[in-house]
Amino acid sequence: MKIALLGYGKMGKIIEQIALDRKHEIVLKIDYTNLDELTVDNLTKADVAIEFSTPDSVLNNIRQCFEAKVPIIIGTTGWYGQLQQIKDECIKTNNALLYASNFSVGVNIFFHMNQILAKLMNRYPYYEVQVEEIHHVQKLDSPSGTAMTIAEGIIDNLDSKTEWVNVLQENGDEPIDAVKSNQLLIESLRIDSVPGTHTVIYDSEVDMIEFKHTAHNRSGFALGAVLAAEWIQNKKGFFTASDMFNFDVK
Ligand SMILES: NC(=O)C1=CN([C@@H]2O[C@H](COP(=O)(O)OP(=O)(O)OC[C@H]3O[C@@H](n4cnc5c(N)ncnc54)[C@H](O)[C@@H]3O)[C@@H](O)[C@H]2O)C=CC1
Ligand SMILES: O=C(O)C1=N[C@H](C(=O)O)C[C@H](O)C1
Repeated sequence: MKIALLGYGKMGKIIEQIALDRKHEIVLKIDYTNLDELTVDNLTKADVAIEFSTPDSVLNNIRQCFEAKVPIIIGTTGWYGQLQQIKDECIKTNNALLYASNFSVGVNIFFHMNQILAKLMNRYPYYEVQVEEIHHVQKLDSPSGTAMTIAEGIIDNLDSKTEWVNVLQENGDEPIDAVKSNQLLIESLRIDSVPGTHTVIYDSEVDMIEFKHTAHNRSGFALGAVLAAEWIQNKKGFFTASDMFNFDVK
């Protein structure tokens, strides 16, 4: 497969290595130094584009891929307010797009279990739930896309929560004002070079349940993105990671 890498930072470089190991070819690499090379002509040389750039760049990059009719895999977070608009454009133009807030197998298993746990916790209303995410200090967006997906999984399944609110404690400073009982708190911390840690906490007066995923490095995210690029070949439509992973245990 011929791959265009849109974004060649921490993730782009690991994706390149994994793609080469899996016998793919990198035909285009874009970062902030060569944006003039991101043209429809250059994109059409690729079978697929893998996009890990910045929240400010991603929408333009998606539209360039739509114009070039190149399937696109999106790892970039911080743009989900535009998701419905991009979905409509993807379908209208008969393109192929797969996005995921987190491409690692472990986190996608976590997403699945998080929904089951939230449904179960309806029976035990004396537990208060919150989500905590920890990432490296270079991260541009908060809350993390992964934390948003976790929060949506809880809100969809736990009757007491209808919306999430976010607090970013960059320096471990003061927490938060009052959180309403229908609101799910997502606490974001930025510490050193942490690749990504997410915890769902159910706390009561007598005990605490902590459900946690810790990324040891970025390789799991990168492998998932390459698997998605392989998966989307010959498909049209708007997809997310759950279309690719199958966690049906029956
Ligand atoms: N979905 C997932 O599994 C994961 C998602 N991410 C997300 O991926 C994104 C990138 O993460 P990192 O690689 O850690 O960031 P990074 O800051 O190391 O790399 C970003 C890259 O984008 C480039 N860039 C800037 N403007 C661009 C443009 N207009 N077009 C193309 N490239 C451009 C920069 O030069 C840089 O090479 C972030 O939004 C992050 O949250 C990160 C890890 C996993
Ligand atoms: O910026 C990161 O590094 C990561 N971003 C994604 C997110 O926002 O959830 C995925 C992963 O946690 C790493």
